[in-house]
Amino acid sequence: MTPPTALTIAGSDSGGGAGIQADLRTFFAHGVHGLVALTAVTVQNSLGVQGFTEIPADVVTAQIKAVASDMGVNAAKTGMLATAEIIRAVAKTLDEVEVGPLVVDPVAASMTGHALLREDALEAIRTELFPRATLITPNLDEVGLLTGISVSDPASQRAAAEALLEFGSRWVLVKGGHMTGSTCVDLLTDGREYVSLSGPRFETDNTHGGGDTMASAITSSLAKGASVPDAVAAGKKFIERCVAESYPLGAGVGPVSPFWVLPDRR
Ligand SMILES: Nc1ncnc2c1ncn2[C@@H]1O[C@H](COP(=O)(O)OP(=O)(O)OP(=O)(O)O)[C@@H](O)[C@H]1O
Ligand SMILES: Cc1ncc(CO)c(N)n1
Repeated sequence: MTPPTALTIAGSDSGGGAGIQADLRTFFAHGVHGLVALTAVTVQNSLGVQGFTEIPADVVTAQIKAVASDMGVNAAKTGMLATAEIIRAVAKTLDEVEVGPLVVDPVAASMTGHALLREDALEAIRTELFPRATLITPNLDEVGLLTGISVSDPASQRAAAEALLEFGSRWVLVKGGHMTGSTCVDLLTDGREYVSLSGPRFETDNTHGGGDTMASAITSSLAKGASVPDAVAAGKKFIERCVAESYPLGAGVGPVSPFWVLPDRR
């Protein structure tokens, strides 16, 4: 039987733990066929991002059109988009083809603080992509850059979510991975419904690719027809296991792992 399809519009991580590599292994773990529009090639390992080069915007557009016109896209997500030109091209293309629900992960920097967007491109994500998004999934650094709000507790997390909704997405998920405490609390809202997703914080430094894995897990469930609250709840459970089973690789930050879905890992 042909599985559902999900499209990732994102960059490559040579270290294999984030970017399209995280997306494809997450789609695979969900039994979803992954489609790719590559936006950039990063030179990256567990210690950080050494540099990147972007793909020409017309090639990004052509990749999206090629798969959408022939194979069909049940849901899509954006990750690293690199430049304002690529963001504008993606936004225009998404108006011309059918991709189902759209998850926009406003990736601005790697977890080691290296920029993955040129200059003011985050502003282009806000104005061009957020109004087209079913769901946006910023982490706390991105929330700060987008709203100026520094999230430190449930009240400021809610205020930030409400400020982000003003930018035009249907739903907002403010991820709490960067807060401190024994729990990791993410807040999902569409302005009417407020869902607080709380889980244990696992003691590990190996969280590379966590945001990408969370967003692509949500996209996988949306591709299968789940509602946004159900997809996010399933994504939260999925990423928890991936963080719990993350592994060291290289001298720096190791990746979260979806290998726990496999029946036999010897
Ligand atoms: N140590 C942890 N234990 C359990 N869950 C975690 C942990 N760190 C992050 N998470 C969860 O993982 C998901 C990703 O959150 P986070 O805020 O870290 O995203 P991110 O910063 O975009 O990820 P990345 O590390 O890829 O940049 C969230 O659901 C968050 O609650
Ligand atoms: C290519 C790429 N996309 C996203 C991230 C953020 O995790 C990263 N480190 N690298």
